[in-house]
Amino acid sequence: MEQLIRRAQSSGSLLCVGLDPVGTSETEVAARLHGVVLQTAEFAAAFKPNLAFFLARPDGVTLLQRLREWIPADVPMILDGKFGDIANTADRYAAFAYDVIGADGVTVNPYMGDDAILPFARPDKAVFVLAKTSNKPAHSWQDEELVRGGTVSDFSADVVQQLSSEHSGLGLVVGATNSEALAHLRQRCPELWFLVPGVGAQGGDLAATVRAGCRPSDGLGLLINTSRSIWQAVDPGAAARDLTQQINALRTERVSDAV
Ligand SMILES: O=c1ccn([C@@H]2O[C@H](COP(=O)(O)O)[C@@H](O)[C@H]2O)c(=O)[nH]1
Repeated sequence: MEQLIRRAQSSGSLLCVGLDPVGTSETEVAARLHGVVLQTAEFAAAFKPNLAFFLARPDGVTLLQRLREWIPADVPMILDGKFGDIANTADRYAAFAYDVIGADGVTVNPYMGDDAILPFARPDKAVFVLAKTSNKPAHSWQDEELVRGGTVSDFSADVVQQLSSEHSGLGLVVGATNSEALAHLRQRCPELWFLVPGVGAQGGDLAATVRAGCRPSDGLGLLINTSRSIWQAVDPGAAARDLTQQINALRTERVSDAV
């Protein structure tokens, strides 16, 4: 998380460039992937490859390892695997993500409990735990009210908040498609970093996202991901630059409103 904060500050960006490579030819996909990294790196607070898009290719693991080499060392790479299994299996997923691929962070599905999360917690790694996801049907599970009070997504956020007093580097995944839920979780967890997918192809409102999720104290705390709208752009560098500028204008407003 410290690496992420340093990078967000040095790049002046909260943009997370999502990498969900599609295409039929392995050579062309690798070249496009490399090109997107080269063109967007200066605007990227982080990159987020989604594991599924690599596993679906014949040499996906090798491509992920090459990707880590293409991404500049000071830019964190978050492997979006939504891992979630019992502790000894989670430990193997962590070894894959960190030691085999060289990822600096991961996403984790907390459904199985704390032992699905904690094997990923290492002092120098970021772990983003699903709290409120961006997909439309998410509400039918995550908005369920619990007997103890609060919703399932509140529970996930509370557990992560509690665990973060003992384990560094924990954050939440909160979608950009429901800015009320984002504002609610920001109030509940004022300091945690949120990885926020859903801007772009999924229609999340960028301005509402920054207003709801950015920490007013320092203008940080959010990593705003977009994948298809950069991958499919004619000029990925220009798309990343434009988004970064829009995010920065909005977060400046957010911080000055709070003063
Ligand atoms: O709640 C979530 C969690 C993860 N994702 C992932 O983020 C990207 C979004 O891609 P777009 O093309 O910008 O829609 C993708 O890898 C998802 O699996 C998410 O969308 N929502």
